[in-house]
Formats: sequence, structure tokens, C-alpha cells
Amino acid sequence: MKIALIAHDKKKDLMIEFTKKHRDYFEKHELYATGTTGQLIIDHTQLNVHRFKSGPLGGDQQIGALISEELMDLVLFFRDPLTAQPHEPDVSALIRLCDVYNVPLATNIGTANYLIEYLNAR
Ligand SMILES: O=C(CO)COP(=O)(O)O
Repeated sequence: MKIALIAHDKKKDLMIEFTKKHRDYFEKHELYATGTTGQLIIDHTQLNVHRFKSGPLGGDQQIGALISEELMDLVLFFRDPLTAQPHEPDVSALIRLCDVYNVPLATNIGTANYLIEYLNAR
């Protein structure tokens, strides 16, 4: 599976914890991430991650492009709903494309945990 991992700044610690917890699952899949999130995951888990640009610099749109090419199977995007993002239109566009192409999307760790537990059990 091709999996996109993205976290806003205040959710990055959660993403690190999450990828550490599910490392055994993630190492069997192809991982993609926005720039800073990807680097942190690599540093803390040594997982292989294809990094795009940082979110505010176009990374969300790069992942959106893969979704529109039907090349992404799952998106785990830990959004920060309490902080204004300068690239909010890009965030909305990415979420919208998940809905256009019916790509499973978790926007918080609660849903992401359920999804990974489900996928692990298959
Ligand atoms: O801003 C982001 C998603 O909208 C995340 O980008 P970074 O992983 O580069 O911080």
C-alpha cells in the first residue's frame, strides 16, 4: 500500500509516537510524507519515507497530485484544528481530493489507530 503521512506542527510529536507504535506495520508499505513530517519520522523510526516539499511550500499539493493519479491508498493527516495555517487552501484541497477519489483519510490519531488496527488484522 502507498500511505501518506502528514502532521501539522503541533501534531508532529503525536505522529512520531504513532509511527513508532505501528513501525512493524509501516515498514511493510510504501511511505510518503510532507517534508518536515517525513524527516522527523525518518529520524525517529529509521523507516523509509519518500519526502515531498514541506506542506506550506507545496507538499500537500504534491500528495494531492498522487491522489488524483490514483496512486495513493491511504492518507493519515494529523491536522491541527486550533491553529490557522497559511496554506489552508492546500489542506482543504488535499482533503477534498481524498473524497473525490474515495481514498481512506484519517485526520486525527483516533481514527488512524482504528484504521491501522483494522488493516493489521486483515
Ligand atoms: O503543513 C503540513 C500539512 O499541511 C505539513 O508539512 P510539513 O510536514 O512539512 O510540516
